[in-house]
Amino acid sequence: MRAAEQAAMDGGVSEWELMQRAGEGAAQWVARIAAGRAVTVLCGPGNNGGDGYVIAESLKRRGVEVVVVAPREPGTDTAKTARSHFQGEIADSELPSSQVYVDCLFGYGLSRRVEGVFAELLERLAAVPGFKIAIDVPSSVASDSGELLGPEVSYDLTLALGGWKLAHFTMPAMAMMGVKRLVDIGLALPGDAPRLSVTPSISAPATDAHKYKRGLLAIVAGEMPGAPILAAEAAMRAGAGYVKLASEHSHPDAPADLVIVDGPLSETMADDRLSAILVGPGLGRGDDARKRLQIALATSRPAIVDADALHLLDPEMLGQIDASNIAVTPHEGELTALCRTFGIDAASKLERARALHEKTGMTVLAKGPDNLLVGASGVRFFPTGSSWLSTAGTGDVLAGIAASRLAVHGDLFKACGEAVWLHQEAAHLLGPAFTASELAAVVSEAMERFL
Ligand SMILES: NC(=O)C1=CN([C@@H]2O[C@H](COP(=O)(O)OP(=O)(O)OC[C@H]3O[C@@H](n4cnc5c(N)ncnc54)[C@H](OP(=O)(O)O)[C@@H]3O)[C@@H](O)[C@H]2O)[C@@H](O)CC1
Ligand SMILES: [K+]
Repeated sequence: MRAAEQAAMDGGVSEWELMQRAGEGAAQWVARIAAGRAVTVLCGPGNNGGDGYVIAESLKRRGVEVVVVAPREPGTDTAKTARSHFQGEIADSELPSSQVYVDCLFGYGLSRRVEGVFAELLERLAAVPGFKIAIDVPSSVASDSGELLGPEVSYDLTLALGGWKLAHFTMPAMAMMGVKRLVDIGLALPGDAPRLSVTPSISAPATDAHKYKRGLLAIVAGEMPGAPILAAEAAMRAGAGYVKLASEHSHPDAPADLVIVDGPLSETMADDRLSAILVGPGLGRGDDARKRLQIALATSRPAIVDADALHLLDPEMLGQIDASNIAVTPHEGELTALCRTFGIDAASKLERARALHEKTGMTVLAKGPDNLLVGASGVRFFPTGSSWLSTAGTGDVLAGIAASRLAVHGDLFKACGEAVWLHQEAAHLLGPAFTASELAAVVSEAMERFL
């Protein structure tokens, strides 16, 4: 953001002009939401506070009753200019009772824990009823990491100025933000900046399609039979023409349309019609599991590696194969384990996922409420999905979808992105408290949204 703002200023747009665009753009939202009700604007000492004075003055011009609370005088030149244009009432620390609150204490300049008078104000804001709007980011979150540096306030709306910050799609910050909207202030973001994933577009099979052309996916099963079946149920509904389960177990409950191959894994993997592989769900972590993983990866087919397999991957194993053919789909704990194995010592989820991609060449889908994809096409965040996905087995479903999409087109980055969207849409269709097999069962219905 700082680079984009600097580029705009180098191009002749002053910081004051940018602040006016930001403040006016935000004030339009606030005025509509206030709809005649009184508004309190909390202004901090930096340019986030400056935005607050612009918002307050704009609201006043529109006839809205507005009070500014500012515990400190503005410290930057541009915020001082904004302050000098505001003609209304300013209180120094008492939070008046109001129906709409606009929080402009700190934006991306927050550099340490919020304490003293600012922390007290945020605690009071957390406790009062009313509609709460965070300007740019909630004032107690670090915009680059999503870390919480002060009192937790639950906002109804967060207005990002000029571009999304990492915190908008990273836990724990994103959970506080309510609805998120972007206010355009005419900035051009650099091409390699992390981006929000755009809704994918999925094609129906071509007219001359047959099962192999649509993609043959092999799922490598292991010690625990349930998880790979769940992944297969999802994969069969996510586009692949043919899903095979390579397993040495009997699966009396497997669906009749799932082909189970019980011969030696190396023979199953030798099929040159294989388009993609999924390995990990239910694999186990013993010597046999390790051997099966090695055989699967030795095929050099594009692969989704998940669950148990993430605890078996190591630099030696990756050294023998082309790791750019692999996407890993770790949750928080698995990402930590991978970072330990590959000697990565980074703090935030983004830094860890990025370092893992850079060090190994693997595509990394760091899943969770704040899904994050890092790979050949850069970094993607995803809109917030259903929190009901936090149930056992949904990770196997996600892996099955990703592997199925991979079998269709062979693009790891695209397959992982599509999988997140399909998974969330399937959850959305089910509403509350579903099971993982119910989730797998509606993946084809979810696909309808993206065709
Ligand atoms: N630049 C642009 O073109 C545009 C920027 N825009 C807006 O500017 C925002 C960024 O503004 P910013 O960089 O001035 O930082 P901001 O978030 O207001 O806070 C920094 C101030 O707080 C202080 N401070 C920090 N931590 C503290 C703490 N824990 N407890 C107490 N004090 C603390 C710090 O002072 P310090 O004591 O560290 O010297 C400094 O005074 C951005 O989010 C967007 O809203 C838009 O107008 C569009 C155009
Ligand atoms: K803020």
